[in-house]
Amino acid sequence: MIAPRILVTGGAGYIGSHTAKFLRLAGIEPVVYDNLTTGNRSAVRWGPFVHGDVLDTSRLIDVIEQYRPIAVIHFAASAYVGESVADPAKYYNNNVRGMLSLLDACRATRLGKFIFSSSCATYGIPKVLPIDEATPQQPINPYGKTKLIAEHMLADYGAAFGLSYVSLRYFNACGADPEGDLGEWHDPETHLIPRALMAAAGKIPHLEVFGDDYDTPDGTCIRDYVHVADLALAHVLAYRYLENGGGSLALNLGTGRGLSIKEVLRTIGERTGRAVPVVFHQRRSGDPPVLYADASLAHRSLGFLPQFSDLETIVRTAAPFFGLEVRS
Ligand SMILES: O=c1ccn([C@@H]2O[C@H](COP(=O)(O)OP(=O)(O)O[C@H]3OC[C@@H](O)[C@H](O)[C@H]3O)[C@@H](O)[C@H]2O)c(=O)[nH]1
Repeated sequence: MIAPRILVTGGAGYIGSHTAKFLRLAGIEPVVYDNLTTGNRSAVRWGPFVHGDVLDTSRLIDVIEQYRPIAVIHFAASAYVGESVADPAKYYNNNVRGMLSLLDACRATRLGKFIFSSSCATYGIPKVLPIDEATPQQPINPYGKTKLIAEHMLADYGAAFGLSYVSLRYFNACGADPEGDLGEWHDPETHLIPRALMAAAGKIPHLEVFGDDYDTPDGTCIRDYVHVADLALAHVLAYRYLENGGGSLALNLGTGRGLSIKEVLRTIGERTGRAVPVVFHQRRSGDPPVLYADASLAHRSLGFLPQFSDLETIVRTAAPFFGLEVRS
């Protein structure tokens, strides 16, 4: 029997490649469609690869007609908050026009199931914590705005053309494949945990900590760090949910637990035996002080329950990619 296929745009990227592996493990063939501007060809190992851009609607239509996927998972996007402030055109182009192009391709080919990579950045600075899906979405940077616009586009196309969808709002993705097949490769790398590991490994002189004067218990920002393998599995669960006739939804994917930067650095130091060299800097503009999810809706509707998102597992799986050994 031929395995069912899912089109995975951006499947050569960090969360996309992990998801492709989990799809394969679930008996689904991921057809990766990626322009390789930020993705890695070597991360495409679980199904066919098509080199293409999401802005190219006719090519998307050809690929969908060729492979006949039963659903699409859309990761392909630009995802640096700071860059989105400096170069909003890139974000409106890739994330909004890209979404429009893909939705038009789905409409033309009657591809009716869609899973979308959204972000906690769509919430901005929440007034109430934890953040549930009813929290007002008031993004404070162009990246978050483009993800929110794309969510609206998906909802409107869904209502008009009978497309069912799940928008997944990730909190802070981190960690690496528990079997060591895939890591986190961003260039440039801006995220806290990989940069802290780079500093611990001596690959950069130190980690800059952006602000220790926040109104939090230790003065540093608090985030909800969720392991990429837990996110990857959530996409498989989201597909199963749609396959079983589930209605369109937007869901938070986090752990419900907030960790401060200092807590993260302490665990990295303990696990690797190398203290992270740190220089305290002023706050980074646009950083909300505290973000953590109420992910109970994802638990109720998909059965989402993080298994890898404790900080020890995050560090243990990510550290080897930076040449660090981890104490058991
Ligand atoms: O070098 C660094 C990097 C980050 N940080 C801090 O660590 C915390 C986490 O920052 P990260 O850059 O890893 O992640 P962010 O919380 O900014 O956003 C992340 O999560 C939401 C996603 O949608 C975004 O794409 C992703 O960037 C912030 O408080 C940030 O200021 C540092 O102190 N130093």
